[in-house]
Amino acid sequence: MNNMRLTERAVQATDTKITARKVQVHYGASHAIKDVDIDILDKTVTAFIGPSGCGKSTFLRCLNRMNDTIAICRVEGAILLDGEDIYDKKVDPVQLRARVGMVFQKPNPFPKSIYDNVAYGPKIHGLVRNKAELDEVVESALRKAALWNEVKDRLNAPGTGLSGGQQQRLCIARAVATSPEVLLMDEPCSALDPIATAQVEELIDELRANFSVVIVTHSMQQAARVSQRTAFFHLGNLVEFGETGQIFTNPRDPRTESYITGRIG
Ligand SMILES: Nc1ncnc2c1ncn2[C@@H]1O[C@H](COP(=O)(O)OP(=O)(O)OP(=O)(O)O)[C@@H](O)[C@H]1O
Repeated sequence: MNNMRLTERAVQATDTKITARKVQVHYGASHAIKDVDIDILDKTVTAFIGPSGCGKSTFLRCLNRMNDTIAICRVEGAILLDGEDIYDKKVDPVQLRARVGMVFQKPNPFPKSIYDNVAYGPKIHGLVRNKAELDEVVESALRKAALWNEVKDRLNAPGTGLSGGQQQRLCIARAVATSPEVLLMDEPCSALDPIATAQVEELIDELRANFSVVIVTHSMQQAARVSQRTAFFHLGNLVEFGETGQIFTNPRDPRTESYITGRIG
């Protein structure tokens, strides 16, 4: 009995949000992800780094089944969210994506008002009962995305009329409006200038209080600034995964060292 309690405590203490085991991804005959095992922690920013084409985005998209939309893509292995298999037949991918939200490289607001961009998810998922509740959810999401003060007086203006950095924060607000548990970000700053990048990076650090965040980035400086854990991918393999400080100062694998010192990639 005591042993069982200890085991339960140990599992909680690690606070794993997503567990992936033996994940393989093929695009037709091409093997893009090879036997990847990883534990993604809650309330932590995990960065995926590695040279172009190593499979970072492909693996990220496995975590909310975005690869389902690519006909030639085949995902094998196990991916568990809070211990439940996200590829189980019972799981509705649309519901899953409300729990595991995604922010893309290029800001992609809907051609709708700022308010409607954020209100869309809570409405279609039936998360609110009336307009007052919807107003609250929209305000809270825009506050979490550090955008409220800049847009509160023009909520009915089109989202596409905002600056690039504001549009990306609007997309982050849209993703957090469904109260996800995990936020996946695929190079969220690559279309932004340095000031907007700094704002989004600061925001990512704040989001960590409430969410598990996974970010794909080409910038090692960005990974070092925003993440607590870093995964280095190379040719479809997860070569090394650990504390960000350790990966950047004391990598264990020569391939990681070559990448961070600029010799590959
Ligand atoms: N839709 C697709 N159809 C076929 N092959 C694909 C598709 N998407 C990715 N691939 C292939 O899978 C491999 C991994 O690509 P992926 O985009 O995941 O890498 P990445 O590390 O995110 O690259 P980058 O840093 O350049 O964005 C590459 O060989 C790529 O050509």
